[in-house]
Amino acid sequence: MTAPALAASELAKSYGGLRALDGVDLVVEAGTVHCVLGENGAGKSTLCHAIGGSLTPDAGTLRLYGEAYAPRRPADALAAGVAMVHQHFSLVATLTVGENLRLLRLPDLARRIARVRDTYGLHLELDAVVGELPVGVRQRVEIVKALLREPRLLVLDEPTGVLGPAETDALLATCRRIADAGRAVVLVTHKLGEAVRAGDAATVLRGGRVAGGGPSPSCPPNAWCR
Ligand SMILES: Nc1ncnc2c1ncn2[C@@H]1O[C@H](COP(=O)(O)OP(=O)(O)OP(=O)(O)O)[C@@H](O)[C@H]1O
Repeated sequence: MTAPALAASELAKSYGGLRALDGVDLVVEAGTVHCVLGENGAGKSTLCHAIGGSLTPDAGTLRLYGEAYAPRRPADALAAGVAMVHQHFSLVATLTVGENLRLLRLPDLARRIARVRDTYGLHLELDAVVGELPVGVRQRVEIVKALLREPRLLVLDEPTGVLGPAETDALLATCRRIADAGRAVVLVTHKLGEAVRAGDAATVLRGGRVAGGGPSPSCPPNAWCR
């Protein structure tokens, strides 16, 4: 049996007396879109930060493709093949798209950009100034930026929060293509409909705990909640 792309076990993180994550288990299979669902404050972003190395959990373990994975910094996650797209944009607004991508200092950048475009249908205007782009296009640049590193696991923290319906459809289709290319996608959302449309599986968080989940969001949503 192949090891899952990501397996979190008993993850815990408190801020003072508040348990943002309280014993969270999560299994994300390679080649799938796994939705993490929950209302505001459920712990979704905290979980993303733990996966991405921008916070260290108080307890619990992570495994990546079967190997122990304990990122202490975002650079550790990147080195292990985990890319994050957080809610807040990381691009420099005054620079062009191309200049932003060059800041990554990746070898063979032009070839990587062409591969991401051809594989996922993500076209970019490299000469456009980021600050002048609509938010949906900026989001696309963020996703391309993450994909240029050819990650094994891509985590998207509420990427559709800033998008309209057409842009959301495009983003969900992109997630599908990424999964079909054999990578794993964690898609955080608080919209059940998105999870039903886009997810191969879902985990529902409530108050820092897993409140439900299942392998197939096409089953009745209530089946996710135990
Ligand atoms: N740095 C922090 N310091 C103190 N409390 C925090 C911190 N970050 C998050 N929290 C609290 O932890 C809980 C979980 O927050 P988190 O951001 O992980 O939830 P979320 O599900 O991502 O919510 P949202 O959809 O609003 O982003 C919330 O009660 C939040 O107020």
